[in-house]
Amino acid sequence: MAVSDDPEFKLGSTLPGDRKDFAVSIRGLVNRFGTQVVHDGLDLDIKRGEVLGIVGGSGTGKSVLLRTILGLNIAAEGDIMLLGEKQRDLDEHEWRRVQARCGVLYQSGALFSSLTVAENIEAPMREHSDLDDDLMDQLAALKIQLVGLPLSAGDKYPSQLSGGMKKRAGLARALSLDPEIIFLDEPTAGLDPVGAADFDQLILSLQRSLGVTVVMVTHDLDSLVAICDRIAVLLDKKIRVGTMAELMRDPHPWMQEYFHGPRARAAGMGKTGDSRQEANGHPATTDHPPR
Ligand SMILES: Nc1ncnc2c1ncn2[C@@H]1O[C@H](COP(=O)(O)OP(=O)(O)OP(=O)(O)O)[C@@H](O)[C@H]1O
Repeated sequence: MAVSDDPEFKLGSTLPGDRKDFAVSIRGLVNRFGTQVVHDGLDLDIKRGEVLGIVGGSGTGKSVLLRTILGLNIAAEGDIMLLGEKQRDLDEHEWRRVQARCGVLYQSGALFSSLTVAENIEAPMREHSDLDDDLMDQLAALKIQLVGLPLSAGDKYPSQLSGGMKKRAGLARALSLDPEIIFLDEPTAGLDPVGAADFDQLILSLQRSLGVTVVMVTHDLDSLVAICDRIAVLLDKKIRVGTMAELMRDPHPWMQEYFHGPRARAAGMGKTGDSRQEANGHPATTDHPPR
């Protein structure tokens, strides 16, 4: 019997273990705006050190989920644990300290236009630490190099940067406080195929060298194939999580269309599943076609 015919076939959204050990652990999340219910009893565990891609149709609540995890959107119901800390147990000040352990890269880069790149990177340091100016300058230079920008980019204003450079500068700012987890909202949107592939590799190499957890909302199937350990799919107001190979076996029509449709085949999904698994020691049987 094919796995997809198996009535027992299920994709877990939660994992066994102590919830405090996860980077993110969510139970029973409900988000609604007026009469519109966006999430309805959503559960999700994100392992420390993994790269998790979040996908789903337009309006399924990917951005709302990120905002809720970060405490920027207050859920109607549910229990959210971020880096082992329960949101509802903490006061505003304590929660801000948890937020400071997270880096966020917004789709547009969201840099302050009136500040140079170095000043943008230093802004979170000024807010959350009492480092002296020299040390902040040195740390900003380090982050600039870490994301593959030339040191000279530090003195430039966002308007003087290309789209790809802005993304890298935004990533450098997200790394400002040496976060344990980074949230990326559509990191490769607006980049050309080569720039997007380069950015994927940058994220992957940062994850490997820093051990940071990466949570990435994306519509980019190539990114999913190239760098994600697991994928979370927002569907029917809940979430299904698995490796690419597991999700490809999910019989739900949306999953079949998404993971077996023409765009998926173009991204090399149809043949196998998991190129990232190759990096984790499992054999991969796919090539990476150009975007
Ligand atoms: N502050 C808000 N007030 C009212 N409705 C909201 C608010 N924020 C989000 N929504 C609604 O919640 C739904 C989910 O929005 P969200 O931006 O999370 O979707 P998404 O999955 O990120 O979509 P896309 O892929 O198109 O960016 C949408 O219908 C949106 O209009």
